[in-house]
Amino acid sequence: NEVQAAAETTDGFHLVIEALKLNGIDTIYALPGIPITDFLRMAQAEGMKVISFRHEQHAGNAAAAHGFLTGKPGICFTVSAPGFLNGLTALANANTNCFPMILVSGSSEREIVDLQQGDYEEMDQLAIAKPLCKAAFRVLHAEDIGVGIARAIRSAVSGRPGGVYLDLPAKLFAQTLPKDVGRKSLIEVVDPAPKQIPAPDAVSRAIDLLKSAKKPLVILGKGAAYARADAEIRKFIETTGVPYLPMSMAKGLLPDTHPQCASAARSYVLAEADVVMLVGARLNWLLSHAKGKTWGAASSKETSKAKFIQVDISPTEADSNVATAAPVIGDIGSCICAMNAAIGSSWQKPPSDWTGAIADRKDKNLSKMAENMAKDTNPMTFQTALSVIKDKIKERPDAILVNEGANTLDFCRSIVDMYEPRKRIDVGTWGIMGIGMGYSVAAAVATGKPVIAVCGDSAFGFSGMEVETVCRYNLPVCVVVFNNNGIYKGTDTNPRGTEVAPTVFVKDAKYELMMQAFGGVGVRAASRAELRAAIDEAVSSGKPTLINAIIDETAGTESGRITSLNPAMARKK
Ligand SMILES: Cc1ncc(Cn2c(C)c(CCOP(=O)(O)OP(=O)(O)O)sc2=O)c(N)n1
Ligand SMILES: Nc1ncnc2c1ncn2[C@@H]1O[C@H](COP(=O)(O)OP(=O)(O)O)[C@@H](O)[C@H]1O
Ligand SMILES: [Mg+2]
Repeated sequence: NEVQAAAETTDGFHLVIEALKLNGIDTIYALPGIPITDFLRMAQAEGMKVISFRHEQHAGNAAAAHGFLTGKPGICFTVSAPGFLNGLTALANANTNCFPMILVSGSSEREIVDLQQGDYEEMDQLAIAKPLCKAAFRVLHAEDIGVGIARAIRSAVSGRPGGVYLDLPAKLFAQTLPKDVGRKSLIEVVDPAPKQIPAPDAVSRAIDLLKSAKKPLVILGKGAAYARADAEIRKFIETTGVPYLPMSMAKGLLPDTHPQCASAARSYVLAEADVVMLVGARLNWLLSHAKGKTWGAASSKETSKAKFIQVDISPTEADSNVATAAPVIGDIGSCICAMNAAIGSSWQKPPSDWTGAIADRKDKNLSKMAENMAKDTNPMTFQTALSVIKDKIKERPDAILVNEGANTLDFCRSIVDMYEPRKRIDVGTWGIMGIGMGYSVAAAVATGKPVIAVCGDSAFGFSGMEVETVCRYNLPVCVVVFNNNGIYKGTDTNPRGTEVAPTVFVKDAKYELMMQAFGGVGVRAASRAELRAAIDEAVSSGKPTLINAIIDETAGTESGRITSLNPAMARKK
């Protein structure tokens, strides 16, 4: 009586689905193929949202962005070996950014891999993934699926969030279990990201140090945005009156137009501050490792004279680059809440000569920037085009801005103000190109909000095929390709006169036709007015749109703000 037996049993496919649903996960980003195609069909049949991509790197990037935007681990499913490898870049990038994401890949059978007998897509995936992620697990028996999924979820979101790899050999999916045994094997993860309360003496040490400062500065990092402690952070900044610098993905925690925002005086405050409080921000290359001229030091090897407070969930982040005078270890919500409680009524706001000097520099820099943006040039400069994006985000602060490129990234970060938390997602700690479409799909799927993706033409090229994915799910994504005909600019030439220079593209490339090819709206915009009209139409229609924004090909700088990292430049120093 097979029918009855089948009714009484479950299988690996359904146990994975049930384990994910039991833990509140309703979305899977994937690319089908052996051994996961049937799994994806079943997941969809069981009511899960399954978003299928054209390359696994973008499915993985979508899962990572989903994790950052929701605080739940983003899930990416790939086939074995080549599919797994394509997903690895996204897994490693998620781990670098501290985004919670789980890469789940089908894999070959252990007994064949271990004997290297040449299985279909044979690879020791678990061993390869381990060094690139926070945790990695393999499940061999159906009764362990519940534990495997639970451990992957807890590893991804607890402590410092990160990327996790889960290896599911093909045979696992077809294994069967009695239904009740299967159900009992599943685990609903309790409190997956437990609060970690800071030690009271750590809090008072930090508050005392901040109180002693003549030129205090707070730096908010993407960890502060991820922590979802928005009200506590705003209260701390406004109660202490301390100027703050938001790193790119922390923009919008307080509106960039906030009087205490020091972004427009970044070089002044980094060079002058005497106490710097890092909140969910690492003193890595993005902050010049707290060394050199950026920090007012005489030489590139000399460290800043400032004293550092580090608010972070990772205890080993302290002292990573320079001495940490006051480590405050815990989740940012608990840390800032405790610091708010410790401020006390006798708090003195920072000296007005400090805040006044910052205000003067801000005004000067902002008016110079406004001048550049007001110019109506044809073709557009980065500033002209970005003034349109700036106005749009001001009108629609709920829209999510995705940003990648070099000049397209650097100018956008400083020109386009953000007003709400977690509304800007970009190339992150690695400065990786190619996040554009994956992040845009996840932003639209996870939030339902309009997405504006401002991508350099080179950066767009890494994930451009996914405009078909955007069209297939009819997502409210407006891609604005900053077309300056090349990487950094479009004017390089090959002195030998044979092939074109390695950094230039086809002249006057018609990117807009790519979106039209799949039923979306494609528009060419060569002026501010044309760009404004196109983006207004895109955001109000909610239709998949690609705007090919023609940018002056001479306007860019090699590698944008980080040109000094080029070896040849370093030799000239
Ligand atoms: C995966 C990957 N490959 C290559 C690079 C190197 N790179 C590359 C290739 C960039 C593209 C810059 O060109 P763009 O057209 O995207 O932007 P602009 O022309 O506006 O500067 S920015 C940058 O750092 C990278 N960061 N990441
Ligand atoms: N919930 C959290 N509570 C405390 N720290 C967190 C939390 N989430 C992430 N972090 C920390 O935030 C930091 C993020 O730093 P980083 O990625 O360098 O930010 P940015 O690039 O914006 O400066 C990491 O050190 C990470 O440990
Ligand atoms: Mg370019």
